[in-house]
Formats: sequence, structure tokens, C-alpha cells
Amino acid sequence: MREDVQSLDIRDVTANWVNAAVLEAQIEERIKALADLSHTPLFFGRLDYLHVVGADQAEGAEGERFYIGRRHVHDADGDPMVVDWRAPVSQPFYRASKKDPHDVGLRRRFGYTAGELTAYEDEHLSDPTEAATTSKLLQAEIERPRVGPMRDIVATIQPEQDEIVRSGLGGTVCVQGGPGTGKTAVGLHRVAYLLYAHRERLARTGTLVIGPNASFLHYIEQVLPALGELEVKQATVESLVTSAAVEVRGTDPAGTAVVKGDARMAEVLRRAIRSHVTLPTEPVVVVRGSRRWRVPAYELEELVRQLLERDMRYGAAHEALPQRIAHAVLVRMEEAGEAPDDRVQDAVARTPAVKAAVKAMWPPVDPAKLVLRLLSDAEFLAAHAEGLLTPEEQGAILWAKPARSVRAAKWSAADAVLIDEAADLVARTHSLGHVVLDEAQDLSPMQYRAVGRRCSTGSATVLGDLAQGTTPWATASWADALRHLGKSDAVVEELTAGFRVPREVIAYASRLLPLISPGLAEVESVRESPGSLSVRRVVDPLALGAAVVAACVESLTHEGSTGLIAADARIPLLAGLLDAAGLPYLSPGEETTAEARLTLVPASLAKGLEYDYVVLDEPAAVVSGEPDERTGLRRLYVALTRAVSGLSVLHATPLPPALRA
Ligand SMILES: Nc1ncnc2c1ncn2[C@@H]1O[C@H](COP(=O)(O)OP(=O)(O)OP(=O)(O)O)[C@@H](O)[C@H]1O
Repeated sequence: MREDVQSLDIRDVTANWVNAAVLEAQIEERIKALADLSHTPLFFGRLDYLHVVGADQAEGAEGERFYIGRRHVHDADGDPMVVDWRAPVSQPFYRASKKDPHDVGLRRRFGYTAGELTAYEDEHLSDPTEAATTSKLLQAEIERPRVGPMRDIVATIQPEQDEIVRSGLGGTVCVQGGPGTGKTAVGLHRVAYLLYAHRERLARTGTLVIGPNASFLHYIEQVLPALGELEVKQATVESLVTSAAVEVRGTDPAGTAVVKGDARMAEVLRRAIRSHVTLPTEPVVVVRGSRRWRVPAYELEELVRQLLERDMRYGAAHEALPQRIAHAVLVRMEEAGEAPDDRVQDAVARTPAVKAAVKAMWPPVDPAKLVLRLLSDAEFLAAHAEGLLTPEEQGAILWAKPARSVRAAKWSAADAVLIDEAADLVARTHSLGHVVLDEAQDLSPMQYRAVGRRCSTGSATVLGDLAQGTTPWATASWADALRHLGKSDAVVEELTAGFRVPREVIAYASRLLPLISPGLAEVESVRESPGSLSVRRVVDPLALGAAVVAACVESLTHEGSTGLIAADARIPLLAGLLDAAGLPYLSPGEETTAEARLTLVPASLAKGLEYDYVVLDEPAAVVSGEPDERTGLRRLYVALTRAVSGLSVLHATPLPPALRA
């Protein structure tokens, strides 16, 4: 297939150089998508249907056989050899069971080692005498050491995951799932599925994956290209809302950020922007040739009121008003027996008199300047926050030292979201076709709104775990979150099977659940190996660092990656000790390789990541590094649930009570 594309001669088929360039680019893309990945087999499954698919299931009808792979492959005659995993005929590979065989006689899974076919596993789904078994190949895939970036799970997607992956483009899906239940994997595969099922529509409208930080995005960025999808954009909420005009250089105290992130701020902004509208007291007088045309104030007022009532974007109304005034002038011209056309209306709309009137009634508003004023001018804020924010809340968000200009202001991340909201009040934000929002539990209501306007005419996949919410404004319920996102009708699915964390380790971490998120289901590990958990107290606090380094050395004797997770404040100390011990290490954004397998991870960046072995330094410091205890325990829960094979906890300070023996 690649050779076919490479040998295409487009010289005679293109009319001009533009067409040729476009076609050439498409061919390049296609060659890229058909690249041979030596470790990625062309197929991983086979389905033997009992009957011809789609035909009447007549007794004795010949069955059909399909090989399932990451992409469609055909032979020299164009006949399919491998069907795409996303095609409808592939679905039983993921969903069929003894109970519901989907007309499949045999399901075969193929196992590979370093690109070589080394195993296969058969299930005779329609044979009642064969007992249902769990797949050894799935077990092997889950146990495989984690080195390098996140991998696709296309060969082993589980039935409950597949239901989410294949849910339609029309609806928003929200997935609540504990650590390692495959939320991120499912979200990425859903994008790949949607791009297959709705390629044209999404190519036009675009898709976006939103993650918590750059190192997380780096960790997941290979999954979609491995599935042949090169077009999906990635962003953090922060990068989404920071325009070229404002740079985030400041930080807010927790209390301030909570108020700025509250949905009530949207109403404060709406009032503030509309306060720029002034009802006219003077008429507009347009001079054309020897005639003067007068639109009286009461009529202008009526026009302004109509625009206010229509609740259109502020900027759109600003654009519309001159035309409305000009129209009023035209009506007068017609009444006077003239026959003006559209060009006259345009000309009138551009006269200095109309422009001046519009500027007085409906002046342009710069979103950043509007927020600047709200945060600097106590009276202005009070006027628009009246009945919405308490005086204390207003005090919390006012800058102690008002900024002189948009450029000079030390904008915080929460401020950037306010500016984004204001910008949307001025001009509608462009909506994409589909947005995947990962680690959604950490977003503030205002951040949900910012994401929501980027999929206002599309749909979303919202992924998160309420127990892992570590921001002071973390989501308490998915219903609230979805409301702020503008997707109240979304279905909330729950995933409880854990593919990452071994049983013993997840049981240990889950002791925190009643304190951090009462009512949430504990993750049930599907891993067979019990994993290893060791918790060790180091009596001499000064010896803790050395013990932690020794634990890292020990972990590195095993295959796979090791993550040393510690409170952010302890990172410099541990970095020094690792240097002194001659142990090279990476930062979370850097890719682990067979040579560099140790990563030093500040607890604040551990979310979403995983390592074969985790050494956790001083849990009490992880807890006390957060503004309140619940957030601290949640941060600790995240840190405790990053391990695939083993977790070593080392502490000098007593552990939080829930974790004591
Ligand atoms: N069906 C599956 N087959 C094989 N591996 C899987 C499957 N589902 C998930 N995994 C693996 O489990 C691990 C955890 O998945 P993932 O990171 O998507 O979980 P998560 O729910 O997003 O976790 P967290 O809440 O910690 O961010 C990954 O290594 C992923 O590849």
C-alpha cells in the first residue's frame, strides 16, 4: 500500500501548482500514516463469524473470517486483509462473550514479543462446553514493564471501556474512574474512534485533548499517532486561555483563586461589560449632500434596548448598531421620496455622526482591560458584584496594588480564565467538534466554562476521579461540573477495574478514600501479580534521604521504570542526594528509556503518570505541602497510586493515621 502511494505520478492529473501542492501534501501524509513500525504488528486479532456478516443467518451459510488490526490493510487486488479495529465488524472482538457471542464462532488473540508473533489464544464463543477463561495475553499486556511514553491499548480494550470508546459523536460522556482504570486510554481511543466514524465532519471542526500539564501531554502524545491519527491538537486549560496579549506571571492565594474561579464571576463580568452601554440622550444627525437626516434619541434608545434584549455578543451588537441606525436614516429617506440602496446604508453607517453615536452608546470593550478594571477598581467591582459576591469576596479578588496596564499586570492563571470569559462576551469563541478533557476534577467552574465554549456546538469526553481532585476548587460532583461545561445531558459512566495498581497497593491507598471522597467505589485490581508494598520507618530523620536513594537503587535492579515521588519542597534536597550518589535521573516531562529509567517526580506533577516501581518519600511532607488536610491526603492518594509493580514508602515523620498499621 505504501509503495502504491509512493509511486503515484500526479504530473498529469493536477490542473495547477496549487492543486499539485495540496495533493502532494496529502500523499506525504498518507505515506507517513502507512509507515512501517517495526514493533507494531499489522493485526492482533481474528474473528471467525458463523455466517456472512449482514446476510440472513441461514443454516449452513458460509462464515467469514476477519483479521483485526490498528488500520485497514488490503492486498494488491484491493481486497481487505486486515480490518480496522474501529470498523463495525471488529466490534465483537471487544464485546462478544460466551453469553452473547455476536455470531462469532472463534475469537483469536495474537501475542507479540518485540514485533514477532509468539503466541495466540482461542475462544470458541459458541461452544457451550468450553469454559470462559480470562485472557493470558491481556494479563501479559497489563504486566508488561512501562518504559517510554504511554502505549495504546487497542488489542485489549475491555467491554466496559469499549462501550465508552464507541459511544456516538452526538453526546458528551463523563467517566468517573479511580486510579489506573484506563480513563486516559479510553479517552484517547474514543477520539481515534470518532475520527474514524466521523472523519469528514471532525476534519472540518477539529478535535482537542486537554491535559493537566505539559509533562502529562508529553507522556500521552504518542498514543494517537500510533493509532494513525496525526491531527489531534493538545493543550492545557492554561494554554487554551492565555492569548498573546496576556502572559501569566502571577499566582493567587487559594482563597482568591476560589472566588475568581467561581461561576458567579461570569455574571459579574456580564454585568460589567453591559454597563458600558449608555442610553442616548442626543439625536443622530446625518448630513448627506444638502439634506440632514435626524434620528431622535427615543428611537436610538429603542434600537439599543432591542440589542440588549437579544442578548447577542457585545461585539456583534457593536457591529450591528451602525447598520441599524443607518437603516433608520434610510427609512426616513424613503419616506421623503428618495430611493437609496444598500450602498447608501453602508455609507451612512460609516459617517462620523453615526460612528460617534455608536462610540458613545456602545463603545468597544477590550476584555483584558475590563478584567483589569474589575480587579483594580473597588467601586467598579462593587457596582457589578452587588448581590453576587460578598464584600469579603470582593476584597479577596481586588489587587492590593492596582496594575497600571494590561502589559504591566501580573496576571494569574485564574485571571486569564476571566479574560477568556470576557473575550467570549465580546465575540463568540470558536467551537471544535470534539474535546477530551482529562483530569477534569481539578477544574474550577470558570475553567469548565472556558472548555465548554470550545465544544459548544460539539461534544466532549470528560474524564476524572473526584478522589484525585487537588485544587482548592476541585469538583465535588460531576453534575455540577457538567452544568458549568454546558453539557448537563451527558451520561456519567463509572470504571472500577484497575489495570495499573497491584491489589495490595490499591488496598493500602484506598484506606484514604473515606477521608477524601466518601462514597466512591474502591478500584478492583485486575492484575494477577499481587505486587509488592513496603512501608518503612527511618528512625533518624537525617538518614531518610540516604534510605530513599538506596530504595531507588534497589528498584532499579528490577526491569522497567522507577519514579521517586516526593513533596515539591523536598525535591531539591533529593536531587542533590541523587547527584551525590551518581544516580542519573529525569524530570517528568522527559521520556524514560532502557538507559535512563529513574524519574524524580514532584508530587504536584505525578497525576496521570505511572512507573513500574515507585519510591515514595515522606508522605507527611506530601500532605503538609497542600493548603488543607483533605487536599494533602488527596495528593498523597495520587502519589500512592502511580505504581505498576511495586511501591516503597519511606518515612521519618509519622504517617497519616489512616495509613498506620
Ligand atoms: N484494557 C486495557 N488493556 C491493557 N492495559 C490497559 C487497559 N486499560 C488501561 N490499561 C493500562 O492501565 C494503565 C492506566 O491507564 P490510564 O492512565 O488510562 O488510567 P487513568 O484512569 O487515566 O489513571 P489516573 O486516574 O491515575 O490518571 C495504563 O498503563 C494503561 O495502558
